[in-house]
Amino acid sequence: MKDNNHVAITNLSKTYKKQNSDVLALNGITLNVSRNEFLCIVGASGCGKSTLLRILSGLDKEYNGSVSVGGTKISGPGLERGIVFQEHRLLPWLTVRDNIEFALQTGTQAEKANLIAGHLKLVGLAGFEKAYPNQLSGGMAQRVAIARALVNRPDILLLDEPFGALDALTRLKLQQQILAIWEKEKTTMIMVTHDIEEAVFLGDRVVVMSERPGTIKKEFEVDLLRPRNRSGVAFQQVRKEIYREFYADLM
Ligand SMILES: Nc1ncnc2c1ncn2[C@@H]1O[C@H](COP(=O)(O)OP(=O)(O)OP(=O)(O)O)[C@@H](O)[C@H]1O
Repeated sequence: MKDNNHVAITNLSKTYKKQNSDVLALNGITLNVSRNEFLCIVGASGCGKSTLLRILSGLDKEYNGSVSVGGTKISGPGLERGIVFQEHRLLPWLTVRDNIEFALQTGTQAEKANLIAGHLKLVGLAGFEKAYPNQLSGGMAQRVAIARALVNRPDILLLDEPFGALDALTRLKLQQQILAIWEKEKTTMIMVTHDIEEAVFLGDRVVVMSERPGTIKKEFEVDLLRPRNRSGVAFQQVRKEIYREFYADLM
């Protein structure tokens, strides 16, 4: 059965309290995400995208409105939600294996070893267990971060500009890889990106946020079969529509 409200955000607002003035970062966000959906969120710098992901991850609990997963209000970080940031955030003094094990919450040593090996294979890094983060390229380190975020088998993967710091070619490769993982694991994906083409390539739906205070400006269904052809007419048409919406305030 399709679960249209796997993630349900209703009238979410967030104000950062500052000494002299408060910053209204999000205002009246209402958004539902279906189970297994790949949702992309685009918006100008400072519009509150990371704030929204932090609230979904449970790292930020100070907000107004309601945010729930599977009908349960989010009250803090949970194993059913994994998160990947723009920087890999691996611990430099631990090997790849130990970085992933550090995140693993349950299991015997043998089960953990199996899970770690399985997830490294999933991200195409089988055999790199003993490497240290400084022996990996940026793309490889980010793949370890993805493996680490998936190792507790979350229902939802939150991705905060995960490919933003990578070169163009690595970025294209990791886009293919995250799609393959999504198709295999059926994880609900919520990805923030600055890159409209990336959003159209990956998303079932692309949400455009307004400038601060962040609101949902417009949603676009991306009704294109995968694998998507970036230079195809239909792809370019969707990209242009989103681009127009994205830059409407600036033109
Ligand atoms: N801890 C904080 N204290 C005060 N203000 C904050 C804090 N974190 C974020 N903000 C402000 O809230 C707004 C939204 O920030 P946020 O990082 O969520 O935006 P963003 O859309 O992710 O930006 P970017 O695309 O540049 O990463 C910004 O104006 C930012 O300055």
